[in-house]
Amino acid sequence: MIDLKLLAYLEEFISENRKQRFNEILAQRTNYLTVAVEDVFQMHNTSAVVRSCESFGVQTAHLIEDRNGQHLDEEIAMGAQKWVDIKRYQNSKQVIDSLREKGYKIVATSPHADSSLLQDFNLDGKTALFFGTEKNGLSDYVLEKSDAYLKIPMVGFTESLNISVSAAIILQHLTTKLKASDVDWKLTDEEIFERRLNWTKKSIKSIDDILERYKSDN
Ligand SMILES: C[S@@+](CC[C@H](N)C(=O)[O-])C[C@H]1O[C@@H](n2cnc3c(N)ncnc32)[C@H](O)[C@@H]1O
Repeated sequence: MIDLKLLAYLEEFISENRKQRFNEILAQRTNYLTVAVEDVFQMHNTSAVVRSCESFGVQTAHLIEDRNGQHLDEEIAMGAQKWVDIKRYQNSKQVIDSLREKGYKIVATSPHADSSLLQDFNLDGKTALFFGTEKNGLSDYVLEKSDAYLKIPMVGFTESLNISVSAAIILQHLTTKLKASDVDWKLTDEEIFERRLNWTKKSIKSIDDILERYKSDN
């Protein structure tokens, strides 16, 4: 349950421009498309994928951190992680089970598999796009569990694109396609209120003091 009274109280501490910007951006956010990144070795690649999610309006990124055991909290740069919901998992089974439960179709992105080409790919249901490691791509587990395979067509000598470049191309294409469709892709009212509260808190410097004051007054 969203505390609307708290939200109204905190919004007094941010500018009208800021509030309006939050609303404009939230009106473009989606969880219809979501992204999962499996065991990426280089932090800057994960960081760039999260940045693309933020830039193209994909609200949630799922980071699987098992084989490499990396903790990305402080390593994801550029500030994008502040505005995207980042969920962490220890292995790919956890994320696939959780996404399936929420009704997502699992889609492996791969330069090799016998995949649908990006331009032919149909968004027929909530879709989770999986991206793999720099050297080996997605694990056999994710490839076996996937419902569909997606490929950016390439015509050069190079075997594959960088993961973050792939994510940017795919997200730009699919978010444009989604927004031109009849699908109800927007966040729910509850999701929007939650983000407004969360983003407002993150925008107030002395938030802890303000929350203390609110608690003692209410
Ligand atoms: C550097 S590639 C990995 C290459 C790896 N040798 C392989 O066999 O997949 C890293 C990730 O970027 C994505 N990717 C790279 N090129 C792609 C393409 N042409 N189409 C779709 N995804 C691609 C995939 O998610 C891939 O797992």
